[in-house]
Amino acid sequence: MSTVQGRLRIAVQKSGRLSERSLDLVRDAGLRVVKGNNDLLYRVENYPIDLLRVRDDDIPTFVADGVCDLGIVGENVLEEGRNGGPVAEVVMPLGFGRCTLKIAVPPTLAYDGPASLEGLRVATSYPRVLRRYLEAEGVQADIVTMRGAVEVAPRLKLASAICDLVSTGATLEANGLAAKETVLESQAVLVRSPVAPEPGLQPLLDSIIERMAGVVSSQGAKYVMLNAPRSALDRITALLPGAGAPTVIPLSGRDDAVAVHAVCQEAVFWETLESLKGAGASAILVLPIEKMM
Ligand SMILES: Nc1ncnc2c1ncn2[C@@H]1O[C@H](COP(=O)(O)OP(=O)(O)OP(=O)(O)O)[C@@H](O)[C@H]1O
Ligand SMILES: O=P(O)(O)OC[C@H]1O[C@H](OP(=O)(O)OP(=O)(O)O)[C@H](O)[C@@H]1O
Ligand SMILES: [Mg+2]
Repeated sequence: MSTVQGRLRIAVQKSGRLSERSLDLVRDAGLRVVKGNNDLLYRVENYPIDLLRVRDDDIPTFVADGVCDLGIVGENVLEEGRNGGPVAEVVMPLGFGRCTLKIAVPPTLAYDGPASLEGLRVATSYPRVLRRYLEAEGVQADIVTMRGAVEVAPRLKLASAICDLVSTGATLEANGLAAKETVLESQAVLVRSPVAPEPGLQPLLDSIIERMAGVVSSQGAKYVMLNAPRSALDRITALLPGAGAPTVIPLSGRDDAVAVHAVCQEAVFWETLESLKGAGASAILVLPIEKMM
């Protein structure tokens, strides 16, 4: 019952920090998304797939229950959704939506580790994750659940400390709070349902997952081509960031030099090119990779 009328469903955030990147991933995996009149459901025109556009908080349940076969959601939301029931299984991290759930305190609180929170009130939108963290630290504190604007809680004397998402730290700074503990590192993940799709749709599901894995692993990857003196080949190969064994090709009419082609999994910076040049490389080309499998 994971699909209705023989279609796969992918749950994505309707509107928020993950929406655009989630749609990009779906499109990069070759799914042509058509926005119809129905705001809740986008159709994919070239495969029997629908995108269900919902609040991110609902995605773990939809996927765990088999209402959707796949979902894209932050690990923070997935962890908060754990309630002992069926769980959406993490397929892979997606490399975007990175943030950290942190405990932060105002300067008026003398803080010396999690034990300082004993007996205090801590405001958060992630009560379950925080509860587990405090339990693991052996700290008893009152948790005040807030849907948003958690950072104002200390100023309003609603709580002595907060536990909220941080990425740049600008919001904490604007509210005069200092981050103290990391409760959870998070990024967007692809999740799949423990409920199997209709038998006929399993190959499509597998192929979408494989394509998405290809999209994620090609992100930031570059194809580097250069010419190298044979004598400097080892040194130059060692300078290529995140490259496996490169392809070495003879250059016609030149015994002393070869062409080197390599897929670099890590960012190729100008500094890397300068080092390569310094080691004797020439005609260096860095090309984007569109697809990888
Ligand atoms: N400051 C941030 N930087 C980077 N990623 C973030 C940041 N804040 C949140 N995220 C990630 O993006 C996800 C979605 O954030 P958003 O603020 O859009 O959620 P929301 O307001 O709960 O949306 P919804 O209306 O879908 O419930 C978060 O659950 C988290 O994984
Ligand atoms: O460290 P920063 O870069 O400042 O980001 C942190 C802020 O981002 C998130 O809120 P968001 O902006 O998504 O608003 P919301 O709380 O209304 O969801 C989070 O709840 C913090 O308030
Ligand atoms: Mg939400």
